[in-house]
Amino acid sequence: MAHAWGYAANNGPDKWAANFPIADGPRQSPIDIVPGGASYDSVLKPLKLKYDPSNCLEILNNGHSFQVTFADDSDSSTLRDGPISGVYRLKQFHFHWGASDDKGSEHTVAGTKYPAELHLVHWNTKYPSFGEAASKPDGLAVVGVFLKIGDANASLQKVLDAFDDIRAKGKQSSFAGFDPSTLLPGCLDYWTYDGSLTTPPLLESVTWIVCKEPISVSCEQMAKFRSLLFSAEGEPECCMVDNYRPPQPLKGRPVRASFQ
Ligand SMILES: NS(=O)(=O)c1ccc(C(=O)N2CCN(Cc3ccccc3)C2)cc1
Ligand SMILES: [Zn+2]
Repeated sequence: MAHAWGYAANNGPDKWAANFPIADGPRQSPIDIVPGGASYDSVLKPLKLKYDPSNCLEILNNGHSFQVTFADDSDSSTLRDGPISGVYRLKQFHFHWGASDDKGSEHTVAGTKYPAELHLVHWNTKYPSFGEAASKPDGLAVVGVFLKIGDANASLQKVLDAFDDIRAKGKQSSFAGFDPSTLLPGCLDYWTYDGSLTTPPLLESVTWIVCKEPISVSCEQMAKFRSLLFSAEGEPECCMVDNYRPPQPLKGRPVRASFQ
């Protein structure tokens, strides 16, 4: 691919298969979640999320999204139970969003798109690192949370207030003491299925855990998301919007629900 991957017409999701053939694989993400097609599974446990704000390190613009990165050298910020076995450590969280409020999420619910989607990325501690885990079928677990237009979200605002330092690709700044559990909805009912990273290398290593209940975001806060740039300093400015992959074929995969 002449350009590195991205979300533009010449390097976006429809072009990724050329360099990443797994894009047409059997367990790709995201998907359209059809509630009527999901089966309640009483074996599924409640999610057990334990996050330590002192693990929060920095916020960075990686040219595809922004991410908040966590120290993952101990089990102090973890995901347990839910559909997974063992202990998964929080590595980072990031978002995907649209150019307008009618699109932006990666997963959809019966065809409904949300204006944005939060991803909390965890890796299985049965492997030595994120990099090792990322290539294993049970290596990663990502908790997805939809954002819905409504009241301003005070917790999210703490993240948005850091944007002035990371407007361009490659910019990063320290970001300490943030508790990502403040971004979770009150109800942790979820859908779960076996999937993949939604960005290249699209590795089929993710147990997806998508919360049914969205969190709120105001229109003004969505405008702040759209103030970030795909472009680096000194390059023509390109607003960071529509950084989402559309739903992929389910290919017979079961989608389970933790709720009736
Ligand atoms: N949208 S998503 O939640 O599916 C998601 C997207 C990206 C990532 C992520 O941290 N990386 C993707 C690959 N990248 C580089 C990499 C590093 C080690 C091994 C292999 C590759 C890191 C995690 C989750
Ligand atoms: Zn993501």
